[in-house]
Amino acid sequence: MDRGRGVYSPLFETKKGRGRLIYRLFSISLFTAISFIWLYRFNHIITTNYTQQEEDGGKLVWFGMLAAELWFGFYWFLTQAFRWNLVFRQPFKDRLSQRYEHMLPEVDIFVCTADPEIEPPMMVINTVLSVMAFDYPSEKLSVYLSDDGGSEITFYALLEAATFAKHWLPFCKRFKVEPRSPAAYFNGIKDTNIANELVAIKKLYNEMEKRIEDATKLKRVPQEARLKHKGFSQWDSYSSKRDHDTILQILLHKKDHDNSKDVHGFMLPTLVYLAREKRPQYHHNYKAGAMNSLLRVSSIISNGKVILNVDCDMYSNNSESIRDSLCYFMDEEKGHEIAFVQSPQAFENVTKNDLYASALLAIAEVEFHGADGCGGPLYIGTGCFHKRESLCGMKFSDEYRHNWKSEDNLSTEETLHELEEKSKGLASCSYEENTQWGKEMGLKYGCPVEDVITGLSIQSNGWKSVYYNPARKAFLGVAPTSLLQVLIQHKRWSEGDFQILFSKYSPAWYAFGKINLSLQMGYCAYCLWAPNCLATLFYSIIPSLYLLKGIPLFPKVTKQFPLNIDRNMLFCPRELNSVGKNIA
Ligand SMILES: O=c1ccn([C@@H]2O[C@H](COP(=O)(O)OP(=O)(O)O[C@H]3O[C@H](CO)[C@@H](O)[C@H](O)[C@H]3O)[C@@H](O)[C@H]2O)c(=O)[nH]1
Ligand SMILES: [Mn+2]
Repeated sequence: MDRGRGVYSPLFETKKGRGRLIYRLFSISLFTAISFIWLYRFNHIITTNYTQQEEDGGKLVWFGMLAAELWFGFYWFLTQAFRWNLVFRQPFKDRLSQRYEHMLPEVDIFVCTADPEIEPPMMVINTVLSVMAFDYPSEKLSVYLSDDGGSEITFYALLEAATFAKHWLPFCKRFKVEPRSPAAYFNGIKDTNIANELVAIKKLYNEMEKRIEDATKLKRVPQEARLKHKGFSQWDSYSSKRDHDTILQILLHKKDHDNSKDVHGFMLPTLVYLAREKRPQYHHNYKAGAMNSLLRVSSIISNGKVILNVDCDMYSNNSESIRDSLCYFMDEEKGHEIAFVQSPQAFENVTKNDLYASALLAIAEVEFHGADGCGGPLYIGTGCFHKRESLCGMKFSDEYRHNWKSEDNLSTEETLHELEEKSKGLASCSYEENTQWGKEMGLKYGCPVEDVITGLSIQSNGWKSVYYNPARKAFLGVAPTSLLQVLIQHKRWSEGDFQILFSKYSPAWYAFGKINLSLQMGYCAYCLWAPNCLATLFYSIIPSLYLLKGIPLFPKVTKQFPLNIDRNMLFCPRELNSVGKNIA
């Protein structure tokens, strides 16, 4: 196929952020101010004649202040990488449909869940239903639920969802429903002219909800359901969440066409339940382990060329997101170099005051656009579309061109049962022994933020990524709401990012020469988030204590210090975030 721009108009455009010049001037002025602070501190240390009494603590504290200010200045400098050059993307779905509607690729969707108590089965299946109902040819869509909790209740809920999907998907498509998570849709509905149909579908949903909630409360699957579906027998050999065989059930599949059609006789997406094998003597590697099992299992069931990964608490809020992301992947000129398309983590439960800044606004609305301008955003684990090849470890080469034509190398002879049995082997604990899985292939092991380190290694393999952040968010999730939850999450993220700095894939050295210097700097800023707390603690505690003792550590604004700048504002990254956001 001819890839020249002369032949095709692009499938997406990239625009530079407005107000760049103003931001850059602002940033330079800030740097000048920071330099003055350094100068003042140096000057004071060199020129002051300390008396013995002052030397006991006074000199030391000035050195401490200097160290903190040098650190803040350096850290601030790193953060500028993701503020300097913001870009905004716009896909053209109509062009995609015109050119490629008949050769759209297969897409595999991985939904991860791990604990039926923290992640209620009703929430999980709402996410599953929302992604099954994407505006995309159903025969090209496969949805996999990975259940690291190995819970019978979650399996039961998924069975119920498979039945409900037979009504829900045609309903969504007929009335162009948005969003397609039933719970979110029913919650947000106001006036409607489809009253009868709505009442009918809502009734089905409520009945299903009641059955699932009852089973969740009783922690027991109804006997009737158990007898009806052979899948439950797989729990016969189950000893605990940490010790069981692979449980795999293909619930909907074109090979089982009579059971896999909706109420109007159209084929539904493939739907698979997977609880990979767990044994106490094998490390399960958390979500990374689950994702790698999914990568292998899906490769023989559907082998989608594009993979979407969502956490179970993050439903699809826009039924066209697959098409959006394909505009990036399938663009004739630039598509071949793009490995993943990341959507922001947006949340539906943030309160107005957002006390703990759970909305991550500075990251989503500023920094990731800046990262995109440096070669691509980080992979943040959910709401991300990947090319299977790059996720599986393939290195980018300039000659590489993706063949989007479906070359179906999946076995057509096998029965569904044979396919299930074969797939189970791929999700066994021992499968990865002496292989590159978790190292060079798939998601990386050994890091609490498996997503960030995996994204970095993909970018170091030569690939680019894209950040797509439209006004209507592609996915909506649940943000932590209590202080404890926020602290746990931030501890994990900051620890994980810090670990990356010293890992094999450190952005400081491994990535050198492989990714843009500015992208490297941006990664380093995230990786240094944890140690930043030391300087912050020092800076926020010591000056106040010294003030109480009557010893000033800052110049008097009018006399010695030439600029009237609030120093706390200078060194407070959050303030900068909001300034940056306003300017962007
Ligand atoms: O052994 C495990 C542990 C977790 N999960 C799933 O992984 C996802 C993320 O875990 P969670 O505990 O919710 O972590 P968060 O801090 O909310 O997750 C963010 O941060 C993680 C690490 O950076 C990313 O993997 C996530 O995608 C991102 O949403 C959830 O769907 C879990 O069900 C598993 O499948 N298996
Ligand atoms: Mn989560």
